Amino acid sequence: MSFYQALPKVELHAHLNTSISTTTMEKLIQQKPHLNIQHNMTAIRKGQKRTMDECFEMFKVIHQLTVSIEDIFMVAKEVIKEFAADGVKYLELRSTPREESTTGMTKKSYVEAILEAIKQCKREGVDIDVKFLLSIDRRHGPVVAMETVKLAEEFFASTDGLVVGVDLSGDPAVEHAKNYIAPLQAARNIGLKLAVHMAEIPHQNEEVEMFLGLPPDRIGHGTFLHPEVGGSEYLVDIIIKHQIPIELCLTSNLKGQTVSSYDQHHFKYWYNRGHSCVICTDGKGAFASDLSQEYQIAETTFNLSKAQIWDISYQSINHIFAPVSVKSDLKRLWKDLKPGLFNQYELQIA
Ligand SMILES: CNc1ncnc2c1ncn2[C@@H]1O[C@H](COP(=O)(O)O)[C@@H](O)[C@H]1O
Ligand SMILES: [Zn+2]
Repeated sequence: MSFYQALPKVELHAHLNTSISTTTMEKLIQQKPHLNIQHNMTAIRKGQKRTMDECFEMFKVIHQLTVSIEDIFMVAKEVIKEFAADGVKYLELRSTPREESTTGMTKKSYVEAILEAIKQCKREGVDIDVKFLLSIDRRHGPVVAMETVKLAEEFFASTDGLVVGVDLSGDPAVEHAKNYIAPLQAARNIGLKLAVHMAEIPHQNEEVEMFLGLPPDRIGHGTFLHPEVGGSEYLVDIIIKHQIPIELCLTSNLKGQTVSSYDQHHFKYWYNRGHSCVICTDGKGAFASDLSQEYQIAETTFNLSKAQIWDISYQSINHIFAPVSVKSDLKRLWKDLKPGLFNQYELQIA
């Protein structure tokens, strides 16, 4: 096991359907041979790249393979176990509730299947704490967004802390932020936390400013926020003033070509400003990575020390959506694990 796998980690930006591993994907492909889907249609392998449009086409292909509650339950369980095996101790999984007339899957049963997978992993003793965010897909418009918030509210009330928030995601090139402010505000009023994909593509300063007015509890990607890439000092100031953590997904951005190389990744900008950065995978299946690999890439690309890597992981605990008691438990766990880990890899404890 590498240092990065042994490092306890939290994963805060993982879409269920883009987190499906090669092994699980092969099972799904075999179960549905009539679809004639090849694995290279569901993942971007090492050295390959796609445009953002191609990424969203790829997600549609993946969705064809997960159409029943059995599929959803199975992929959720596998994804959770894989994160646990990679040393993730706390995971916030997110997914867009989907209905499917051919199988009778409803949005409600979709969410229930994921929550059941989370509970079953817990009963089986899988060493990971998992929470769930309902995703709003910005392709589907404000009416569906409000329905998703209502559904989130029901589960928020009935699941004793499993559902912690909502996410706004989907193709950033479609629809406009203004349509999603009201649903996001409604979610906030219920007590749900907000994770918002923002500035994933350039020239969206106006909608970014609107989102920041909420403000969200965490920002997804934030690739084009700072002045050097067409954002602005004004936007940066708001983010710093509100201390809004940013979920950074290095390989996803590289393979989706919104960032030209690892060393050009905006991790550098935000980290050097001392701003809260959380390293995440986005979709460990579709982008063919895992969280330990993302930490390793951050270390080598930005010349970080193992102590700095440890701190990024430890500080990420502050940005989880679960309550303070969960944060304290995780911090205690990290502190318990640190001496053994640093000893094993012959590192100095700062
Ligand atoms: C690459 N950057 C990204 N930007 C925006 N949204 C993304 C995304 N990657 C994934 N999604 C969102 O997550 C869905 C797939 O997982 P779920 O079916 O919800 O589990 C996609 O359809 C899209 O809405
Ligand atoms: Zn995402």
